Amino acid sequence: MATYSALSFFAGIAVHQAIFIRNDWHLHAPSIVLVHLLLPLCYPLYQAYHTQDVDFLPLGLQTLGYGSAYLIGLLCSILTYRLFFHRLYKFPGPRLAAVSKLWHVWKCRHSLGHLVLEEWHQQYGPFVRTGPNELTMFHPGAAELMDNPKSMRSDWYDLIHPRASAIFTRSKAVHSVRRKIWDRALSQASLVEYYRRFKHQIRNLDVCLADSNGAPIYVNELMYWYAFDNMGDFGFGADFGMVRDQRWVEGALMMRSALTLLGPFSPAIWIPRLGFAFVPNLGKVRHWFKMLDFADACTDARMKASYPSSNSNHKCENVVNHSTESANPDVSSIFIKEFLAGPQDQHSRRLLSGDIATMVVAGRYPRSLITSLTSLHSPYVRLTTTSDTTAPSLTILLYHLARYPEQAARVRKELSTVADTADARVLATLPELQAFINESQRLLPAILSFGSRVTPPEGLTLDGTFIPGGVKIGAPRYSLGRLSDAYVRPHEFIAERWTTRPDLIKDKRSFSPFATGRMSCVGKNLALAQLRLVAALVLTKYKLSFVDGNGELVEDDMKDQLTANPGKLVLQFKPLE
Ligand code: HEM
Repeated sequence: MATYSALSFFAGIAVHQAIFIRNDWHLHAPSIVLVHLLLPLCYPLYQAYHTQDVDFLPLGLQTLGYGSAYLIGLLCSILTYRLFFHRLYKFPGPRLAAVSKLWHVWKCRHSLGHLVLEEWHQQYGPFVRTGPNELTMFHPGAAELMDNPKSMRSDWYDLIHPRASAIFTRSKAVHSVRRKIWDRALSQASLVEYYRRFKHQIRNLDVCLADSNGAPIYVNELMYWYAFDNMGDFGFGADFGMVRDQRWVEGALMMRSALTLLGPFSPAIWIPRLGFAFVPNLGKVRHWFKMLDFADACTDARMKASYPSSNSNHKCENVVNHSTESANPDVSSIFIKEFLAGPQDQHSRRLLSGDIATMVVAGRYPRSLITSLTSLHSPYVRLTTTSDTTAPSLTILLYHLARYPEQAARVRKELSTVADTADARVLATLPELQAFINESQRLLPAILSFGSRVTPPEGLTLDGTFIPGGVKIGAPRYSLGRLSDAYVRPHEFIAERWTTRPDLIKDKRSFSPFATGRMSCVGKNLALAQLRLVAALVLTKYKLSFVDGNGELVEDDMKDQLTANPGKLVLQFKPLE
């Protein structure tokens, strides 16, 4: 018995040293769990087969003993390696975080990941070991290092594997091909057309604000509707009129619920993957899959609308009605054309679905698609990613406009010189407006902490600190926006730092709301256009005021759930004299 226990213990060490210490294992998490649950059964089964009159109780206890010895060996080896021999062992950070990502997950249980990281920054300095093989950088040059062409995407981007999209792939080749399609879909010529459509959407918002007659408006909600409508327009060539009808849809709420999973679990992506594999029908995991179903059906619906004879996998005839078809190009039509021109195999289909889903979630769902989808029980699942980035950015911007009226007045003055404040191209040339948006994104970015890369094998150096190769790195925008090494009076909202007071910015590299380089945000121009249009409308026509206090809840209740989910904002929009 003792010999077998010792053998089991050493087997645990051997498995760690020979297998788990190498490579990434997140994609195999479900199989690893299964093997570890099933393998111990082999021993009692073997004994039962070879022995007559087996007494199962002692045999079971014996098996449990060997299994425990194996696990103790495995854990001892993991602990010793991570604490004393890992290439990051000299970096400061919480000891428990160095031992396991579970500590980080636990700390993020209230979806306040951005504050957890900021607390660690204050405690441990600019380079913090936030995981066994993870370093989080709080340094003005960190964003640039992340976007270094040598850095690779981390395991996080396998979240939806085997499905993929421009953002959800670690393969440079796949990314490059998908990125080219995105670039085509959002070319300068297409942007002119999308900006023309934005004029229509901003008119709807104006009507909605005017109709409120100065009554309190739940801004978070309205901005989600507005972002939906815009996405419906440039994404699907459809007018879904959510602002006009002032109505939520079930699918959108489902998505919000599904994304909350990522608040606590984003630091350890193998946990959601275990959930997807073992408990797909449980609570929010089920919502996650419904969200994926929706993304698939969106793809099919759009395809069916433009190409009725296409061979679509889903029953989607009713998802898009004829009124949603458009003669004008839209983002999804470019992706669908690309798909139909190719082999139309499972791989291409997964890519199509992944990229359209990215776009849908970036701007939220079109209503008519969602309402139809609630009755659509597709057996397929796909993944949606990026996020609802535009809507929270709009809410945060309105919060800042109401909170800092003197600085907003400067933008208003600048806007008074503009003939057409619904022309996104003209708005893009206004420095005061851009400065206000920059300052808003600096202090409360839509992506608070998400984004990670892996250093190349030769490692990388930042300001004299060498980061070894093969290490996962992160640079949370929430903290980078508040670095005293990068900004003077970093916690104050001072829009002039982007215009007349450049001395208030010590290091511009710290500001990167859309990232830079080959993996930067492809929707940046569209997103900025929406922010500028809303600010211009509100400032030229309305006086903003809080109903209670100063809107502190926006920041105090903000959640970090892949994207920022701001706390409740209620404002009154009274027509200017
Ligand atoms: C204020 C709104 C937005 C913000 C702050 C934002 C920010 C970002 C950031 C930081 C990334 C890089 C993520 C990474 O590190 O992996 C990114 C990627 C991406 N974004 Fe956005 N985004 C916004 C709106 C949009 C919109 C409206 C769209 C779609 C039209 C979009 C589509 C994408 C895509 C496809 C990628 C992946 C690009 C690639 O991998 O080549 N984004 N975004």
